[in-house]
Amino acid sequence: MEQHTDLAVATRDRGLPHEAGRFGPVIEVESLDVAYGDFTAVKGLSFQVQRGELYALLGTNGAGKTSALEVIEGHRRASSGRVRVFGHSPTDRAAVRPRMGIMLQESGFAADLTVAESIRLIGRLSGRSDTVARILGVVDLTRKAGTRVSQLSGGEKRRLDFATAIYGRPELIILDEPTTGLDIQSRDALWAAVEKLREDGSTIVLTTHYLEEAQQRADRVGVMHQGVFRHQGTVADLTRTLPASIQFTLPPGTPTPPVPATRDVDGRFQIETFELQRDLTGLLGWAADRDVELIDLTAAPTRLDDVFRAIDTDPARS
Ligand SMILES: Nc1ncnc2c1ncn2[C@@H]1O[C@H](COP(=O)(O)OP(=O)(O)OP(=O)(O)O)[C@@H](O)[C@H]1O
Repeated sequence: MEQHTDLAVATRDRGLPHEAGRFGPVIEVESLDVAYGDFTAVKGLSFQVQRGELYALLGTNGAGKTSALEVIEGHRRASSGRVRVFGHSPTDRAAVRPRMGIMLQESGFAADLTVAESIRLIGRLSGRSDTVARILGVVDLTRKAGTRVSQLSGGEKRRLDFATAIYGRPELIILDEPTTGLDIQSRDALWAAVEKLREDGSTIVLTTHYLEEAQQRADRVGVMHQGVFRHQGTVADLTRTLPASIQFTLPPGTPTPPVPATRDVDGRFQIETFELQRDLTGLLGWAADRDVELIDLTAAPTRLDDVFRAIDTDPARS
């Protein structure tokens, strides 16, 4: 049985789900630099995360996502710049930590504690109220409650990490690559739990290399490369900057199609377009009028993957 009593009041105060921005930013990052010796991993990063938002911090390997998150989590000091979480410095642990749940990229549980003991310990440290039984149920580890952490599989450890981040339904939850190493059922279960937390008013910040997850779930994304943002906005804002693609093959002897198209070495036509519906309609009408078969026709909207590929094919900006 879930305990909702004072949490229900707390979540009402936080606002209804998906009412992002209604009560101002939860995270404010201004001109953040993170340096390791002579190397500056994060360079002048600025962004805000509004209450109730799901913000995905994306980027290439080594872009600086974890470094930036560590400052927001209060685990690392900024080299310069200003970071506020709930209006406080992230190093003000007493003000921030009870309101923030964190899932790190690498877990730091004591190997000889059991699953239930680990959750109880982290839960107690968080200062939030919840029950171990509820959390075990959410992450489907009830049968592993008495198992030592050292005996868990990689995916089970990841679920335990998630469990400790969501203990007590924190207002802000930071998830660093939460689904890495999880099978599809566990990923679906994790996302279902995240959606439920959002319904209860939580703000979520996450990093992931599974771009389709960000595309599907995030209200806004920031795409980092070499310490700076290359893009920020909604997924639609980002994908709008690149053309969609129509591909097909024509039977031998067919006249050239009506929409400008390129041909690859196998003779497959490709149309890149910002007007997918218009050009697809034109192509289908042309094919129907001439009774032409468009062999293996595909029409794909632009995806975040395409935005990422465009980063690395743009060396002038690297
Ligand atoms: N403690 C450290 N000392 C020196 N350099 C570091 C340290 N931690 C990270 N770096 C460097 O800073 C850069 C950013 O690392 P960071 O882990 O923040 O990137 P990331 O975007 O999270 O990468 P990934 O997607 O690969 O996990 C990398 O070049 C990394 O090698």
